[in-house]
Amino acid sequence: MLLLIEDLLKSYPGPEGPVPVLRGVTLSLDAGKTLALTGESGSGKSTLLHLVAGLDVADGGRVLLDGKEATKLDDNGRARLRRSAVGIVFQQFNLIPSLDVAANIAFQARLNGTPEPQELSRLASALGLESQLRKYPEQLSGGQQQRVAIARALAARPKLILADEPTGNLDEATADEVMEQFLALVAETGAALLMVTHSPRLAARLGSRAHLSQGRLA
Ligand SMILES: Nc1ncnc2c1ncn2[C@@H]1O[C@H](COP(=O)(O)OP(=O)(O)OP(=O)(O)O)[C@@H](O)[C@H]1O
Repeated sequence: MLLLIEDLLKSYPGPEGPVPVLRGVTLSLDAGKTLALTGESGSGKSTLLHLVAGLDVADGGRVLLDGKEATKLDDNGRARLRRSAVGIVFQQFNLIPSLDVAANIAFQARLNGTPEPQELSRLASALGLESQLRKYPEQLSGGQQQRVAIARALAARPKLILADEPTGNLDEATADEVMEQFLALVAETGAALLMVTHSPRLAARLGSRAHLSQGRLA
């Protein structure tokens, strides 16, 4: 098992005390499998992804990722685990403005070691980015920026990709095209995928589906 989440609890502070968002979430994902996470706006989907990524800390429960208990690690340990095992593709592309496209794509892979040049150019070409490599993020369209974010996540060869409405900021035609490329590349690399989506049509394309409601999964 690549990812095991057990009885995860998370509250946020509210004016009248803590407001529970996750009330005991349990979930597992095997290596190479894909899972769609659905749920109403505000149900806690992004919160769950952030906890899995180790970007935030749960109030209780466990996250086991790639054999390591992420919930027992300190900030540095979680950052190391995230860097080595997780690729993140969120709605905000989070590219580094001072780096060109080629350097953005290589960024996470470089933190983990030496990125393979063939792998970088294969990804750039699969995503139609060959002619954009010397441009800077601000010179790209939204769709192109999201393709760079996808290439960056995949270039580090993560075992798990976390995607939060990855095409949510794009127009419908571009979103469809980028999603096709994204899913094809995920399948090709054999990474597992946990993807938040509002779209039942997209959710149906993934291997399984979990629905977050009232702080629990169904
Ligand atoms: N940092 C925070 N501080 C306080 N409350 C927060 C914080 N982050 C999220 N929340 C609250 O927690 C709940 C879950 O938010 P979250 O973003 O996880 O939901 P979501 O299911 O991803 O929503 P959406 O589909 O609209 O993106 C919401 O009520 C939100 O207002």
